[in-house]
Amino acid sequence: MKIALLGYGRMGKEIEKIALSRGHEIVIKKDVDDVIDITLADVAIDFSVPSSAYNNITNCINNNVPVISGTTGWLDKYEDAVSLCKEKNSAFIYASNFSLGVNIFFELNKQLAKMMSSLEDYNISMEEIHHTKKLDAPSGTAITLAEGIIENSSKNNWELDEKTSEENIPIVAKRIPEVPGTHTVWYDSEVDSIEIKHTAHSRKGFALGAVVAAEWIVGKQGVFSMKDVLNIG
Ligand SMILES: NC(=O)C1=CN([C@@H]2O[C@H](COP(=O)(O)OP(=O)(O)OC[C@H]3O[C@@H](n4cnc5c(N)ncnc54)[C@H](OP(=O)(O)O)[C@@H]3O)[C@@H](O)[C@H]2O)C=CC1
Ligand SMILES: O=C(O)C1=N[C@H](C(=O)O)C[C@H](O)C1
Repeated sequence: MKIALLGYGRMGKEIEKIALSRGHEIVIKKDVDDVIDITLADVAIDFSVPSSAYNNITNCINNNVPVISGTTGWLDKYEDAVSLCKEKNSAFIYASNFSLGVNIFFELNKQLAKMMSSLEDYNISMEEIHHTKKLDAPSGTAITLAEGIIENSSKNNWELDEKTSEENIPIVAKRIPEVPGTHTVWYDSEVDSIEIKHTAHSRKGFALGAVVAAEWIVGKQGVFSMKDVLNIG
């Protein structure tokens, strides 16, 4: 497969290694807002910055090049990208986290939220820890986890740092050098605590998931998720 890397930073470089090891070719590496001929690629993988993700994605959709995006922090425009993809009969996947482990963790989190939803003695809270270069907070993964809880409980929203309402899920975002990504959900009562936690040991799992998604999407039309790719949940 001919792959365009839209964003050639930490993730772009990790994806390149995995893509080459699986026999793919990198035909475009884009790191700035310059003009590229995206039609040279069979598929594009966007791990860029929040301010450029939407333009990268819509350029692919408008040119019927299937696109995988892992960039976080741009989701106010997600529904616009979905509408455009449907209008153009193109193909698109966004995932806040491409690793197999986190996608299993997402399902576990929803099941646990369902089980805890009627137990009023437990208070829920979340924490995400990432490296100090991360631009957005809370992480996209933490937002997906919070959305999974909201769907399956009486919670209404999430909030960063301070808990101002019983109906909200507080998320603490910590930044520590070199941490690839750690997410924890706690349920605390006076007598005990339940904790589920995912710890990424490196970026390899994210990168492998993105390449697997790129291999899967070629030849398809529509808007998909990692649940479709991994056939879980
Ligand atoms: N979904 C997932 O599984 C994961 C998602 N992420 C997300 O992926 C994104 C990238 O992470 P990471 O690789 O660590 O970040 P980096 O900062 O290392 O890489 C981002 C790259 O995008 C480049 N860039 C800037 N403008 C553009 C543009 N217009 N078009 C294309 N590229 C551009 C930057 O260049 P320059 O430095 O010159 O500005 C930089 O090289 C983040 O949003 C992060 O949260 C990260 C890991 C996993
Ligand atoms: O910026 C990162 O590094 C990561 N970003 C994603 C997120 O915001 O959840 C995924 C992963 O946790 C690493």
